[in-house]
Amino acid sequence: MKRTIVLMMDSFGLGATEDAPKFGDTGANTFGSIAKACFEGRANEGREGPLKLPNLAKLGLANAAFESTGEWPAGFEREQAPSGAFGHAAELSSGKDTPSGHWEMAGVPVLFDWGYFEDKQNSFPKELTDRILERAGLDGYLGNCHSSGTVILEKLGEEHMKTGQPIFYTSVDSVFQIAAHEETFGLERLYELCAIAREELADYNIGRVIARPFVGADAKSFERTGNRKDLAVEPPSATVLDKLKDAGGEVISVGKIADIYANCGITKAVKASGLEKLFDTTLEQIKQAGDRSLVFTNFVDFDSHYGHRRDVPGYAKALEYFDDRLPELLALLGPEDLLIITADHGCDPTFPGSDHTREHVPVICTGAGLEPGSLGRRESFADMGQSIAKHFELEPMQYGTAFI
Ligand SMILES: O=P(O)(O)O[C@H]1O[C@H](CO)[C@@H](O)[C@H]1O
Ligand SMILES: [Mn+2]
Ligand SMILES: [Mn+2]
Repeated sequence: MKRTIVLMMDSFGLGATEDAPKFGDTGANTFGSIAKACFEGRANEGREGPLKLPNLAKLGLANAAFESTGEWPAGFEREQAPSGAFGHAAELSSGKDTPSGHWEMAGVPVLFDWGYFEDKQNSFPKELTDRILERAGLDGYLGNCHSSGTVILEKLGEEHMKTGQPIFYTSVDSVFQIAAHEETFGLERLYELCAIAREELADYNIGRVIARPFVGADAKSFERTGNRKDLAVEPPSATVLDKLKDAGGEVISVGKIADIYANCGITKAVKASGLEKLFDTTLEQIKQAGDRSLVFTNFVDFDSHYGHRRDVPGYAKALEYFDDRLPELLALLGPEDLLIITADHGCDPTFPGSDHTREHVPVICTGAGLEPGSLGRRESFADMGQSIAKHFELEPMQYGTAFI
């Protein structure tokens, strides 16, 4: 029985890429910065001491980080007998966003430039927002700026509840985000508004419209819910998910994978929210998955709860939780199964601002007869897609070099 399991640790970068200066991300290092803060006793809320990731380290995570940056993450040393094949991958895609990272990993780098709303204030063209408001029957909106999604709720959430006007905001990513209260505005109404925005953005080349529902009574208690929904455009060509589906295989999405690929190449989508539920659901799906199936999970919390929030102890604790549960997953793998643990971009929680960081991503693999040891630097995340294609004996992808 041949299966592939992909664990996408959203935003878990392994250090700045060569082209990071172009993105203003010189020196960013998600893993390294978290390890350093933990080692120096600066991440002791809800956890303590140096970062402990014994299972990922055994697979070769720290070795891969060393190859990426030339430095050992604080508190980690060389794993002399790694059990996994490990490497680090640079990104070919023009952006450092979630769809680009995911699609490239699946063999389709984004070589065109996305549209962006570059102005930090008055970010959206009036003709665009006018059309959205008119079609949605709304008399106005709030925001119209770059912001962190939690900061903007503190600033504008109460006014939103009073006026009924949705909050439109963006970031350095190619996104149009709409925050609205689940109860006072309504979740379905928010989804409908996002669908309208998705249509109206057709000519703007924007990667995603994101619904950002929240609950709570006031600025102090607002919380975003698991009902976030990403409306992505379709990948520019067939990913390895499409190829596997077309060849009769199963592609099982856990969490927001289906959204990120705009449902292309997905045969089953299982929703789950929170690290624990995402992990539980992944294990359940692996237990049920048959021959020629891909179980693909996005662990979004690393990014949305900790990376963007610049929450170092939170990120460290989440990593330790993930690591702690890995043996349960490893125990479910058969001899022909391939496990890939990777990320889609960085989001160094010690870096200025609240945006993603251009970094190498880990390529940590085991199974499918892979020899333990270094896979070195990979020129593209697409090497993973190419390897998955080879594993399932599909037609080769246009991009990427297989490592199996
Ligand atoms: O700050 P929040 O709302 O989490 O938004 C972040 O999440 C979006 C999608 O990853 C990015 O564009 C970034 O703005
Ligand atoms: Mn992401
Ligand atoms: Mn993000």
